[in-house]
Amino acid sequence: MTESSELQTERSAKTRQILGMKGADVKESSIWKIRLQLMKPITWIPLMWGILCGAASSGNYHWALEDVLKSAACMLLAGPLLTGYTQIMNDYYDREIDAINEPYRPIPSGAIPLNQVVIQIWFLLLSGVGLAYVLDRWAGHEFPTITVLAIAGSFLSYIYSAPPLKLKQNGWLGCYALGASYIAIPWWTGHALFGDLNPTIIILTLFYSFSGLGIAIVNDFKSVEGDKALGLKSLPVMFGVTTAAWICVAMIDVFQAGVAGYLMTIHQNLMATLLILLIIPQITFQDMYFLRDPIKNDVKYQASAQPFLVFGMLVTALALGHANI
Ligand SMILES: C/C(=C\COP(=O)(O)OP(=O)(O)O)CCC[C@H](C)CCC[C@H](C)CCCC(C)C
Repeated sequence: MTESSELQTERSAKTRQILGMKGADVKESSIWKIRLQLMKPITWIPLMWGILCGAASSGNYHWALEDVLKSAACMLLAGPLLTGYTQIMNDYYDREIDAINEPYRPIPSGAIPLNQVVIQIWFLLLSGVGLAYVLDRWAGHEFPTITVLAIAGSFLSYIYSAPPLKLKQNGWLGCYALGASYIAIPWWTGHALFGDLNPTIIILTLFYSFSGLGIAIVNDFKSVEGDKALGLKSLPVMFGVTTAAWICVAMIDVFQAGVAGYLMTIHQNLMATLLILLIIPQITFQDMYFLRDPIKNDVKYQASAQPFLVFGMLVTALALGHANI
């Protein structure tokens, strides 16, 4: 390896560490960088996007300083605080499995003492619930909707990762919990911050979350052998790789198409058409990459198709806001 490519590899490993991605630098000794790595910043983005969608669907978001500050505070809640809490807690409860499968992670490698991890979990959780309460007061809520969502979301992430329930062990439940956490819960939070969270928004986003379930299944193909050995009932383990890949794409496409159908019923035909146009490239990438070899092409598929799914969420949110739902 030349000196410049060595330097490049080292830089990329450092960036991966800051973002909490695979292939991170393991030599780093700064406790703050390790704390950030444990919070996996790369995973904050979808939840922060969900807040934006909720704000848009409320139909009540204005480009004024106060609304910008409110939404930024809410993104801080959904991303660094509560997703950060979720990720570090997940690594805490997975430390024994990770010691076998991914021993270079900060907890199994001993880069951070366990008591420091526990302190960080509590700090993030309590700061998150505290900020949720501040947001409720700021929004003038009589009922503390955002605080309740923050507590319920934190509880969901606890039962997702921790025994005895450990929802992640069950393919359907674990993937739906992930789908709803990435689509419905942050959407409700953003919507509640600027408007009234109503049953239509709740049901529609829970329906949309089935597409998120499909996205969550994509991540299970890389670990079929390990999951089988550990008794984890992921969909590829239960149905085999090919059938699970078809279930996965069917969930992603059918539920987005269902949302487009709903937009038509509320006369948002332009936005419904836009949403359908955004599903077409996803189907194309499913055919080009994912269905041909889900194990090899999972990451390539996610990187190519995800942007179309997330823009579809925003299109839907804008349509709902416009229709005053
Ligand atoms: C830890 C999570 C996914 C990773 O799981 P896994 O163990 O399969 O993968 P790796 O170990 O290989 O990384 C995410 C779990 C999400 C959870 C079900 C719920 C999240 C709740 C939100 C953070 C709540 C936000 C509420 C807010 C917007 C008021």
